[in-house]
Amino acid sequence: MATYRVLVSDPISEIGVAALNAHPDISADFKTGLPPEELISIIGEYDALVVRSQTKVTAEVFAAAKKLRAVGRAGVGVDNIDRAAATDHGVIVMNTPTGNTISTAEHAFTLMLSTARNIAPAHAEVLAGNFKAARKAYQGIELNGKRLAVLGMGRIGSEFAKRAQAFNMKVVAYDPFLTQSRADELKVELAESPDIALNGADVVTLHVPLTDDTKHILNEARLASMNPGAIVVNCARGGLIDEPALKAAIESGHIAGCGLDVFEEEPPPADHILFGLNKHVAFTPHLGASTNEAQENVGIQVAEQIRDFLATGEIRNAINMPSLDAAALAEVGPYLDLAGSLGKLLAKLGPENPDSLRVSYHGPLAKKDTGLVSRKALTALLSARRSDGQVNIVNAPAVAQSMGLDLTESTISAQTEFNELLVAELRKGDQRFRVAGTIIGKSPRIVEIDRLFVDTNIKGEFLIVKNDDRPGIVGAVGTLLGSAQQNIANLSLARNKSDGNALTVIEVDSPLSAELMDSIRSTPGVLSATGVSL
Ligand SMILES: NC(=O)c1ccc[n+]([C@@H]2O[C@H](COP(=O)([O-])OP(=O)(O)OC[C@H]3O[C@@H](n4cnc5c(N)ncnc54)[C@H](O)[C@@H]3O)[C@@H](O)[C@H]2O)c1
Ligand SMILES: O=C(O)[C@H](O)COP(=O)(O)O
Repeated sequence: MATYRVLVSDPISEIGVAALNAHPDISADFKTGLPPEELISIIGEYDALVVRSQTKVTAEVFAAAKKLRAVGRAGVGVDNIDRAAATDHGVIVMNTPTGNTISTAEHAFTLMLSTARNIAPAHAEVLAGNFKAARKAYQGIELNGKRLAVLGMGRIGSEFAKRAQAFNMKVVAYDPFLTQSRADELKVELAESPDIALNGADVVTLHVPLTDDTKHILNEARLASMNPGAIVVNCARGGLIDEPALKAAIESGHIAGCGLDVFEEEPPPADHILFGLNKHVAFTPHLGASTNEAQENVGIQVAEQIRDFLATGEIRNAINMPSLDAAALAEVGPYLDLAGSLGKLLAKLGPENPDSLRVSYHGPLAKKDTGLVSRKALTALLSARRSDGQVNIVNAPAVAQSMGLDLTESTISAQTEFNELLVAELRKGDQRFRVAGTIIGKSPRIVEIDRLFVDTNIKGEFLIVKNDDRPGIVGAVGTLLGSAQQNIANLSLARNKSDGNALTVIEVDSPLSAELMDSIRSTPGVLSATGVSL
């Protein structure tokens, strides 16, 4: 029986499914076209789900997905996945951002050419025997020298722009993340707003994700600001265009035509408002990524990402948490374990209801990819303090936020007494409580508790005693442990000369009973005693 079950609910390449099944601990079921209620009824059996754009992974699906740890999207757009619900349920969402870039850029470009030269309607007329009439009806436009507006200058938008430049088009781009230097490198004019990009454009092509901000980004006013006879191309998402406004603009003759691969509702109804236009249009059924090459790329990529995540914890192309590839995992893996132990220690020893958890990285560690290390400390802290078992590394920041706990991070390049140091500190008002650790050789060690130097393992059962710094107390505690048949595996002592207190960290072989803890706490000179399982 395989350890992990993966459901593939949209068609992905056979090589991808085979890559999943080739792993001895994974078994993949290929069930496409599931009605929503059937998906909900079976999703509870699966550890991971692989989709393309047609499966809707809704909040109801996540609520029923008790074992689910990851959703892999074989493609780019994740608007069919309820990302907030995924994060709330602690499920990682990954996509495969690069596998279909070229295919989609080529498809969008094809739609632009088809629309400019009326390929689709002219083809239909030829088949219908109207050769001569079609020669008169379908006079097209040249693209040479025309002004092209690209909304969304990411991977696909940039590839489209390169091809347009080969056709001698003048490219203007709007993308809130496009810098002037990148625009210069791509040899495109940078527009400060979609309005500026579209004003006077002869062609617009859309390459932005569908979000609340981009819905209907191409609206009536922006269509009206384009040059008469302009063309609209959309190979991103249907919801980016106000379809009734586009219909009106084409009917008025202001917009010459459109090439669309995507529709606001998919599949579109047979009487879709744009289908009745007897104009210069080209429609395809969301085929942008449907090439042999793209499907092989994204199928293999998603399968490998899901396989590696389930088998090793490696995270690539996650969209709801920081990624950690194999090289980074090897480098910071021991710090992830250390952070987990520091978080648990803070949960036991630090103040209740803290305002913030501050994680700082010292020395060369400050330059490493530590995005997940702080999350690990936070997850361990919250999991130890909450009994509902609902906190994990994906949803920990959201849970912390809902509790009013801030996570802050700092990097300090200067070295401490240790080459590298990881410090986790709970803050509540003026109160501070910090613990720290480092890697010695290849072993993570806890080296500081409440500003006192100690040296202990990061895993095991511990007794942490704060006591008056005078002779006999550690001995008395040791005697109590011995009479309870508790073997001492390791002992670390630290003293604070300024307040006359000492800290004793004793590693024992098994958890300490409540009776033994009571006896230790009532030993004269013991100020506090805490049993901790790390
Ligand atoms: N038709 C298809 O089969 C098909 C295939 C692949 C991708 N897509 C769609 O294409 C979109 C783009 O894919 P990509 O690989 O280029 O993604 P990408 O992330 O590389 O690029 C998207 C770009 O949009 C920009 N952006 C975000 N919000 C914006 C806004 N409000 N205005 C302007 N730009 C904005 C981003 O900064 C980014 O540069 C995807 O989100 C997906 O929906 C469709
Ligand atoms: O966002 C994407 O990658 C495309 O829309 C492709 O969607 P598909 O995998 O359903 O073809």
